[in-house]
Amino acid sequence: MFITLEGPEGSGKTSQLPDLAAFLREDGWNVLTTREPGGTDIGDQVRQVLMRIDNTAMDPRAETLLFLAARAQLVAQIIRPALAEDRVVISDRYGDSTIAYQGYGHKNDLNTIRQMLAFATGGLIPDLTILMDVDPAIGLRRKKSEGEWNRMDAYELEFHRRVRAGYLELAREDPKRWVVLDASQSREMVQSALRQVVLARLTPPSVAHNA
Ligand SMILES: Nc1ncnc2c1ncn2[C@@H]1O[C@H](COP(=O)(O)OP(=O)(O)OP(=O)(O)O)[C@@H](O)[C@H]1O
Ligand SMILES: Cc1cn([C@H]2C[C@H](O)[C@@H](COP(=O)(O)O)O2)c(=O)[nH]c1=O
Repeated sequence: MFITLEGPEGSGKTSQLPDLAAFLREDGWNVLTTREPGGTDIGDQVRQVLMRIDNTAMDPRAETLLFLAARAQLVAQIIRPALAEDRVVISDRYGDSTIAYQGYGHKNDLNTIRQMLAFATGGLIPDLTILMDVDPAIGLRRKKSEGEWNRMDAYELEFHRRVRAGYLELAREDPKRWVVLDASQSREMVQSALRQVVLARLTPPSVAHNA
């Protein structure tokens, strides 16, 4: 089972994931968590280039290719081997981030982005994607108040609004894979919703019914 958390800046993906994983492990699931960009030594080096606040000269196409390079490494080195061992892999961001940010955000051709994404991942698509939806003005305020500010955060608010709209469009297009959560709620409410959504997908209805 391959699960991804997606969403605009500051929606709570990174801070919610450890508690979600701990809860699932206590329930007996063999969980591996990872994040993007990063999750491998090579990917973490690429992440530094992408996130450095003073790398303002980066061209959107170079940016796209760097995100995809980090992902290709992560899929080959970590995600595919873990899935082959029947582990539950949960990634803090994955390919839909590229469609939302580099596609909708930068207004690049979506078909081209999808083709490059398929090349980078060998066509690996998540089983479940949770969109932690929040107004980017709220999410960016959360991040700024904590002093967590990177090159991507610094794009104008309109960019981040296009990203959010892109995510909502992706979720509308594929309701079987996507679940949208309201991430403007309290941390506790968001965590509880995450647990419910993931457990419902992990536990087949017949097992849940007999338990
Ligand atoms: N529900 C919430 N209410 C208030 N603050 C929150 C909530 N969830 C997360 N935060 C705070 O918002 C900030 C960003 O959270 P976090 O890093 O988990 O978001 P994120 O979705 O991973 O962001 P990004 O993808 O931009 O890194 C953190 O300071 C976190 O403590
Ligand atoms: C994978 C991926 C990420 N991004 C953006 C989204 C965020 O602004 C940063 C990652 O920071 P986080 O704190 O780890 O969430 O990168 C992107 O634009 N495209 C991508 O494919």
